[in-house]
Formats: sequence, structure tokens, C-alpha cells
Amino acid sequence: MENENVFRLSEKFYKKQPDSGIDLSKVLDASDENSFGFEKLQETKPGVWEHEEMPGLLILNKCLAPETQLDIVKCILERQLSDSRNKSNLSPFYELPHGEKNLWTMYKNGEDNVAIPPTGSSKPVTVKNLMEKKLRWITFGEQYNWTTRVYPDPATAPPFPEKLGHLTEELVHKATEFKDWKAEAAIVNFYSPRDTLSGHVDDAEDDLTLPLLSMSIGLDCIYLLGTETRKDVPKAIRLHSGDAVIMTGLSRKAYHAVPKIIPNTAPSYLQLKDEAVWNQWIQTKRVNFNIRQVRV
Ligand SMILES: O=C(O)CCC(=O)C(=O)O
Ligand SMILES: [Fe+2]
Repeated sequence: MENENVFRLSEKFYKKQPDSGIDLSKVLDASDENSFGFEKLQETKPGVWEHEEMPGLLILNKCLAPETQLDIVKCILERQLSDSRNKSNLSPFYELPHGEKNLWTMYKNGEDNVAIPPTGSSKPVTVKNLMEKKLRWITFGEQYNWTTRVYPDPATAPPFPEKLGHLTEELVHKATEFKDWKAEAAIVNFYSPRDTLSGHVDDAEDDLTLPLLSMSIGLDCIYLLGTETRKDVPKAIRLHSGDAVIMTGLSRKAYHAVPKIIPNTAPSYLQLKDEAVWNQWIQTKRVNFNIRQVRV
């Protein structure tokens, strides 16, 4: 069964690339006309690019204005992270501060050495360590449970943030035929340069013909898109801050992964005057918004 692991081999290949010289020779970059595979891209609607070997994947490069990128990451840090109804990978393990004094405000206001107690018997961990390393994802709207891989009763879900809902619905409505698509669940993934997301298919939603929107902010990454099996060699795409991809059709059910974050690639427009803590944090993060309609 030697080709069972083909997807995994590509993940390993990119994961082990040295930061100082990543092999981009087989990586499509929709923002670089000299990149591998660029000639197979076609603009099928204004701002929407499709690659002939990646059926169903819509690439919306640079579709988020700098202010929008800043707005949505700040909305997560300042509002969604302060709401105890929004679960994160940290929720089961730490007595997280919520409300006005939450992880982000403590971090930003110089309380980064404060120790946050665990829920169990492990050691307390500083705000700094949680914000810079341990926070890997937060969910809002309908709360996908990564462990059980289901969405619990929607009646218990906090509402989807209105502004982000409008923005994402507009992107999907303009780029696809799905004019009634609704943003119901979001997973925000936080990556530091050595973090990866291994190959998976997102299949917990009711209807896998409905598009999934994925927006990237901060550091660039290499994103792998395969097929419905792990036996096929995936395609590699470089995603930049402000890019979005929409997984529709065949790509909606395809294996995908993020094997490599590319350090020192955060755009300078994300740097803000007099916001040293934010500037440092965003320079070392990729923030991915993964937005789905859950119900039909
Ligand atoms: O970070 C990404 O670009 C992909 C994230 C993803 O696939 C997911 O959250 O299901
Ligand atoms: Fe995914």
C-alpha cells in the first residue's frame, strides 16, 4: 500500500523545509506570475481564480483590504476571546479570564507574566505563553468540537458576529452560485512559525456541497490541497495575508493541510503606531478564519 501515504509525504516535505530556503519550485502563488503553475490559473469571475488541476477551489487573492484584516483579527482578540461561550483549545485546561480583563487585554497591558491556573493538576501557565504559543484555535458562532467532531445543539450557540458574518457572506455570494450561504460557524486557527495543521477533510457539516471559506491574515503559509483520498499527490499553494480560498465542489471534500508557515512575511501594513505588543504578536502569527454553514 505504498501510495496510501502520498499526501503525508508532501506534508513532511514542506514541514522539514528550512526557513532560510524553502523550496517553492512546485508551489503556486496566485500573486506571482512567475510562480509554478501560474499559467494554469484562470480568472473565472472578477477577483476569483481557478486552477485547472484544482477543481472547485476558488482563490481570491488579496481580497481583504488591510483595514479589514486588522479589523477582523482585532475583533477576535478584543471581543470573541473575552466571551466565555466561545471555546478554544485552552478552555478545558485553564481557568481563563473572560470579560474586560481577558487573555488579550492582560497580554497587551503588560500583565503577561500573570500565571493562569489550570483546571486540573497541571502547572499554571503565564498569559504570555498562552497568547504566544498555546492558543491554537477558538470557535465562535456554532462551536465545532474538535474532539467529538460534531457541532452541538445550535440553540446553545452564541450568535455569529454580525460584521464578520456580512463580510464573509458577501465574499461567498459574489464568488459562487450559493447566494443563500450563511456563515454559521467559525474556527479561527492561530499558527506560529513551527506550527502545522495535518491533513484532514472537513466533513462534520450537514451538506458538503456548501462552500467553506478560509481567510488568511499575518504570515504566509504553504497550503496543500489533495483529493478525496490520501493516495494522490496534493498541490501546494502559497497563501498570503489578505487571501481567501473557497472550497467548493470536489475540493470541498478534499484532504488539505498546512505543513509550513513562512516566517518574516507579515505585511508592514499590519504594523500599527504605538501598538508594540500587537506589532510583535502579529509579526509572528498566521491567523486563519475558517467559516462554514453547518445546517441546511
Ligand atoms: O489554516 C488553514 O488555512 C486551514 C485550516 C483548516 O483547514 C481548518 O480549520 O479546517
Ligand atoms: Fe480544514
